[in-house]
Amino acid sequence: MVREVPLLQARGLCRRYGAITAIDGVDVSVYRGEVLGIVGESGSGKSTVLRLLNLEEPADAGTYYLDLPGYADQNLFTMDRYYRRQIQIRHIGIVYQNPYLGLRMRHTSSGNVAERLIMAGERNFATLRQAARGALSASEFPLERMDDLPIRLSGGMQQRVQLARALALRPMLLLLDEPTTGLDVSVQALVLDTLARIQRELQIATVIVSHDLGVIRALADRVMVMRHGRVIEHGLTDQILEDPQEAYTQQLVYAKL
Ligand SMILES: Nc1ncnc2c1ncn2[C@@H]1O[C@H](COP(=O)(O)OP(=O)(O)OP(=O)(O)O)[C@@H](O)[C@H]1O
Repeated sequence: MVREVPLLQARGLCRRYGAITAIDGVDVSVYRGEVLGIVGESGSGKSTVLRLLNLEEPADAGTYYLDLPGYADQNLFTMDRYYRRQIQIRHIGIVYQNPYLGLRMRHTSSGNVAERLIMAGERNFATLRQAARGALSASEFPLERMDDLPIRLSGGMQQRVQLARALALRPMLLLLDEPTTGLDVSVQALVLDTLARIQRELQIATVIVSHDLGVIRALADRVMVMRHGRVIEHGLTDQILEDPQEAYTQQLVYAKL
């Protein structure tokens, strides 16, 4: 029997900041086309997991494999910095809660998207412009605003620019860190619709961190519950949200009802 290999396989992730152990022995796997949700209280280590998966920071321990041609057998944490950067640019997209982390506020919105392609070596102005327009349109960004600075846009529009930038190079892995937190409920619903549609169309492997179980329910196939830097419960979204086993997860779920 042929078994599908997960796109992402990370084992035993650990990260310390001085005396603080942010995460300790976290395993993550995600298949192509699958959405993994990570929930947990503030400070439980959710964003740290995403930063490690985005190769933004080194892990203190653990292994990280992406099933990419030519790289499948390489632990990304021990790879040369140049190749790590190439993988980050070409194969991983990220959307942060805070648009200031994900966007350059002094570049136009189209420039923010084009920058991603420039990083990958594209130099032709017409191609860059066309690709930026395509990515912004796919993210349902109003194209008449594509030459505005992000600072002049609404929160929902800024998240759409981040999404377009993240997806401009058609990455294999999409990381979403509280992508709709702080948006109006109606805007949040529209951005979630866009995320769900793109996810379906591109069949991209996605990890979403959110404290909002409504967001997790709308997008995630599987859920990992984190507490004090460890995974305490893990399963299909319906199973975790309808029938949580751990007392902490029960608290998390019932507090939201
Ligand atoms: N750069 C850093 N320096 C020192 N401590 C950090 C740093 N980044 C994270 N931490 C600590 O690591 C722990 C986990 O933080 P992390 O941001 O991953 O949690 P989180 O679950 O994403 O929280 P939130 O939901 O509030 O964003 C916290 O105790 C946090 O203070």
